[in-house]
Amino acid sequence: MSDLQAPLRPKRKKGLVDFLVQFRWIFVIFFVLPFSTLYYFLIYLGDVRSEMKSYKQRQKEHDENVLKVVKRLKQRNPKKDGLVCTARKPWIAVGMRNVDYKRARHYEVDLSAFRNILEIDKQRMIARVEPLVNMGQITRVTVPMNLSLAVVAELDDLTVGGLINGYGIEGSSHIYGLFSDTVVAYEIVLADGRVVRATKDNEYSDLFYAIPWSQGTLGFLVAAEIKLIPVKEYMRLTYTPVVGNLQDLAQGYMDSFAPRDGDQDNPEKVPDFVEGMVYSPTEGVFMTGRYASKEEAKKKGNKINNVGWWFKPWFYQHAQTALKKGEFVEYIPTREYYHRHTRCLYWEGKLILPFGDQWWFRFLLGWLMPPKVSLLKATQGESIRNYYHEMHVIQDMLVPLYKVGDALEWVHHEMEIYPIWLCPHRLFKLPVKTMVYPEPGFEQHRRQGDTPYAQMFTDVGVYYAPGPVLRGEVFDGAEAVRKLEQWLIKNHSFQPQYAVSELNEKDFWRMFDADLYEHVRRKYGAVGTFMSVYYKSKKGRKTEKEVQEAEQAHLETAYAEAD
Ligand SMILES: NC(=O)C1=CN([C@@H]2O[C@H](COP(=O)(O)OP(=O)(O)OC[C@H]3O[C@@H](n4cnc5c(N)ncnc54)[C@H](OP(=O)(O)O)[C@@H]3O)[C@@H](O)[C@H]2O)C=CC1
Ligand SMILES: C=C(/C=C/[C@@H](C)[C@H]1CC[C@H]2C3=CC=C4C[C@@H](O)CC[C@]4(C)[C@H]3CC[C@]12C)C(C)C
Repeated sequence: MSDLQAPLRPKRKKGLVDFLVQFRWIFVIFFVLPFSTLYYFLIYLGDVRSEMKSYKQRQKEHDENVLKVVKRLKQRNPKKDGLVCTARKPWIAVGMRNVDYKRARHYEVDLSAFRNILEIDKQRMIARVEPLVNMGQITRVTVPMNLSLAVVAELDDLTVGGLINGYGIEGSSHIYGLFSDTVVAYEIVLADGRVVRATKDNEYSDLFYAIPWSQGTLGFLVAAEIKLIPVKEYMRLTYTPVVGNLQDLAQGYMDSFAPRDGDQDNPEKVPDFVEGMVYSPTEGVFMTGRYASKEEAKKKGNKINNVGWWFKPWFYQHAQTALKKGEFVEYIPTREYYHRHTRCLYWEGKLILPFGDQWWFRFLLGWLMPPKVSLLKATQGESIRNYYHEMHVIQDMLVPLYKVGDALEWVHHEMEIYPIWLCPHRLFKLPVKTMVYPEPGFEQHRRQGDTPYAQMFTDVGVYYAPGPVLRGEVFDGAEAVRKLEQWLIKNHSFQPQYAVSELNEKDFWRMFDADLYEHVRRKYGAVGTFMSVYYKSKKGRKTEKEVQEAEQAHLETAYAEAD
């Protein structure tokens, strides 16, 4: 892109909702934060209760709960009841979309009891967990054992079920891929009530490969076996500042974890963790982490930083100091490192609580942070929700690594949002073409980060108020997302479905590959029972006519299949 200048835009008149957003902190401090703390505490007690049960007891309850799911599915009358989804309330889910399908006719199946860790198998290095186990809960159990899921998403509240049926990513994804790539087996309840265990090489391997990104539209996940890795007590983190234009920053980022000689599987050359933060069109800080023992961390001269303590500076601001003081290294306790973005919701916390990063607030009330996303969603009302769709961007662009520079330039031109989060992840070449897949023939180019078996991608995370909005200028959020989606389609890139999407059905299936998904939906009887993934991702309140059409379309397909 040659012209990096962002377009000039006219000024916008502020309305009531601008003030609601600006002064939301009052409500957040007096209501959301105290209730969030209480809510977190109750969840914590639930986790403790779960951990007090023997594994045998948890398995017994699991079997009983699976039977309840089967029974509920069998009770459904397809002629009268709506299409099936989980009973999880729209406001509880972490994602940004409005979950409109749960606000229209649907048939709910309650999975809320599935919140136990069923087994930590140190021999097989597998954690068998139920879908509502969340990231905070699992790291609390595994990290003290010097074990961890291979990919731990940063926000405590993200659930195994959501990360598998949607997508999940973390700074270790340049080695292990997306969250679902670390799963070795799924236990699924199919539309007809059969309970199957799908692995990559058993008779249900097609189902196994189709589950990620399917949004719970093939069956209900009731347990997953997930790969564990050995970890140490600390993360030795190096913060490297880079200055230059956006293409220079992209190159600096690539060089931080992808050796130019292509030796991508060499642990000497490739760090355990990577993350990049682009703070402006000319400044970025790239962080690389390696696990370190407590003996190493506590050696004289080493700096230990407990970033998880409530009074500590917010992580993204702390990282930014590398731009002033130059490269530095410190040791962070592993679990605190995993959840480093939880306390300030990346940098979204700054807009919700503008002084939340000040030292006096952190010391006095920092322990109440973060506001629970679900309580923010439950109390935001329609106007603030729409404001976030129209005047704010929360999107991820999953782009091939070599296109990161172009993506950064595009975001600058269209949205001017900073900071931008960069997190690499592999897309593996699988025996079948899944909904997201590497570029055909990528192996021939031998680009930085690629291996013969996986193409390196990057999540370009674009979350914040765009420059024009901060300057009080006109901005059309829906149009910006529409353009972003077209850019993604043109550049073999993907948009996670937790975000608000403007895609029409045709474009949705230009972005994602439909073949395996459609095949598996028909083969396992999901058509006519579960909603389709596009119906779930589609933005906007569903009219009765649309709901009827969706139900009818499914029924017609199902009957045609049966005939
Ligand atoms: N670091 C990261 O990786 C981050 C990821 N995210 C995204 O946030 C999203 C929200 O997470 P979360 O609140 O945990 O999940 P959600 O409750 O939003 O679930 C996401 C989707 O998965 C489906 N699903 C969840 N559990 C099951 C199950 N047991 N069986 C079948 N389908 C299921 C849901 O179906 P239904 O609609 O029927 O409930 C929904 O379509 C994730 O999808 C993730 O991609 C967000 C922030 C960070
Ligand atoms: C995808 C990633 C991280 C994303 C987070 C930054 C966002 C995920 C969900 C977002 C939010 C949900 C609902 C909200 C309610 C609103 O009233 C305010 C905003 C927000 C709290 C919003 C903030 C950003 C998220 C937490 C990974 C891959 C980095």
